Amino acid sequence: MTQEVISTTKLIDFEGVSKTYQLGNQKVQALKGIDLTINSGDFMAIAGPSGSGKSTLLNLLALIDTPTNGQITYNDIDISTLSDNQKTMYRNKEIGIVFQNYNLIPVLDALENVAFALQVQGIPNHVCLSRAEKILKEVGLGTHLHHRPANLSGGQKQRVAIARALVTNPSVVIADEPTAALDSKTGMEILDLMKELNYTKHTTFIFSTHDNRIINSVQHVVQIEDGLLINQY
Ligand SMILES: Nc1ncnc2c1ncn2[C@@H]1O[C@H](COP(=O)(O)OP(=O)(O)OP(=O)(O)O)[C@@H](O)[C@H]1O
Repeated sequence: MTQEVISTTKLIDFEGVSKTYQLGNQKVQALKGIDLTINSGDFMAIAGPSGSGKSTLLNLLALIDTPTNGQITYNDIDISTLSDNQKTMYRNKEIGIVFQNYNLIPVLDALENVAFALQVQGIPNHVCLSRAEKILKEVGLGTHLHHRPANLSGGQKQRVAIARALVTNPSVVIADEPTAALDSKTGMEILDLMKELNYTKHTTFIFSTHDNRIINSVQHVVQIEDGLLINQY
């Protein structure tokens, strides 16, 4: 059983963050003035009904999208002051992203998929491969290094995706419904794996979920509804 990390240092701050999408000649207000602080080492879920704004919030947290209004700071850096290139560099270095449908490259095996996240940073190939192998062993896939995604189960693919997100040693991992495509037993195993990595590596984990079992076993929950933060505990 892993213990929880007590988080204290402020990592991410949202101040009055709104996001409005333009849909034809209609405006969709997906987020309406979100104030949120996330501490380093946190293990938290963003919960809310379909269409409440969870993915929009995760895309802003992952620096994939920019807010319409408000300020986002990471380690006291105001993200709006960064150029697109600086933002990409910051994201590659500090943020690991886990997608619901894994987003693995089908023609690459598990080792190559994970190593790829380092190769794009220009790190020498032998270093990429040895770091990828180490993290795959840590997520329990030491015997599946040379399996391609088609030859892995859903839970194993998600482990590869988590290894790929962690291999760059980011300060935060952001995951959009990381257990949604998995049966409930495998989903809980993935949750336990993320908890263990949060504890051993002190990586901050932020994920969206609909799953009550997950909501009941995280450190913090942020509930959003209709683009508003309605509760956090
Ligand atoms: N690119 C877009 N263009 C226009 N409207 C969008 C876009 N993306 C999201 N929306 C709208 O913004 C609102 C919030 O969507 P979002 O995907 O963030 O919700 P969600 O809570 O993640 O939903 P789900 O749980 O179903 O994935 C919804 O009304 C959605 O239709």
